[in-house]
Amino acid sequence: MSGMATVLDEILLGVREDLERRESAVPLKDVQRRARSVPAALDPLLAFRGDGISIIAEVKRRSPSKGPLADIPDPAVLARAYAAGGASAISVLTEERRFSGSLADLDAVRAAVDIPVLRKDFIVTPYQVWEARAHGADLVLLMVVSLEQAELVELIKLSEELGMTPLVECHTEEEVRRAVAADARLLGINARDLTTLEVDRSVFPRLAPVVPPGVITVAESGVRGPEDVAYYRQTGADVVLVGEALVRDGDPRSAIADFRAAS
Ligand SMILES: O=P(O)(O)OC[C@@H](O)[C@@H](O)c1c[nH]c2ccccc12
Repeated sequence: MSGMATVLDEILLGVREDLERRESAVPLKDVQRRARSVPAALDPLLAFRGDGISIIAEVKRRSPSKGPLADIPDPAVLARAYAAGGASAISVLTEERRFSGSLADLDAVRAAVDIPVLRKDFIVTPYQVWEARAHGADLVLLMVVSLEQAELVELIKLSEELGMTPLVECHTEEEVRRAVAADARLLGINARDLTTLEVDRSVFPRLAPVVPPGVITVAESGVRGPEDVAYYRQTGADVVLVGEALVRDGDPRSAIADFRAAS
């Protein structure tokens, strides 16, 4: 793969360009002022530790692997259906170019529900963590694959200082070790390899034994229905993060209820 730009490399180039544009439009100090004026972040860990599987339901319009998934004219309506179905938290894609997400979607979901909300993006700088808080996020995604260890440690620390819970995403055993070394308390294991976009559901059961007890695990990607939720639960997941299957379902509220009943 040396010399070959992966999908992830291309996404990150676009993310950095968009970030530069926002940073010159809205200086960090303005984002920080707004972050300090919004209500305190909610703690999702209590719900995630409860009996039974917890579901993080995602607002996702499109993806690089599948193209358009759903129109989602009003993310607030979808978010309310997720919450009514019993989701423990809602993930909102804010990456614009490949996922057609936005910070406006995050604002709409934040205003619509009172359960924790995750900013799902390719976060590589402190500015984006401040932005997440300024837009009311309670959790932020940090992907180990796109960060140096020192950056990972710094961004975890900043997220926690702002009262948020970082979801530290891994896809390999080496990444799990780095997440644990950086003191991640909520560790995501993504079935999708973001360099190739391939989904492999056996990644979760392979990596889960490397995660120390006490660290909460989130199985991410590739859930098609209740049987996949049950599979992740049986292999040790505390939480399952579901996007495509929910945004494509005509009745997301009962779909979530079915996912929770399956485990
Ligand atoms: O739509 P799915 O297969 O249910 O996957 C959801 C979620 O795991 C996926 O959107 C995701 C996991 N990690 C990411 C990092 C960036 C963007 C997206 C993601």
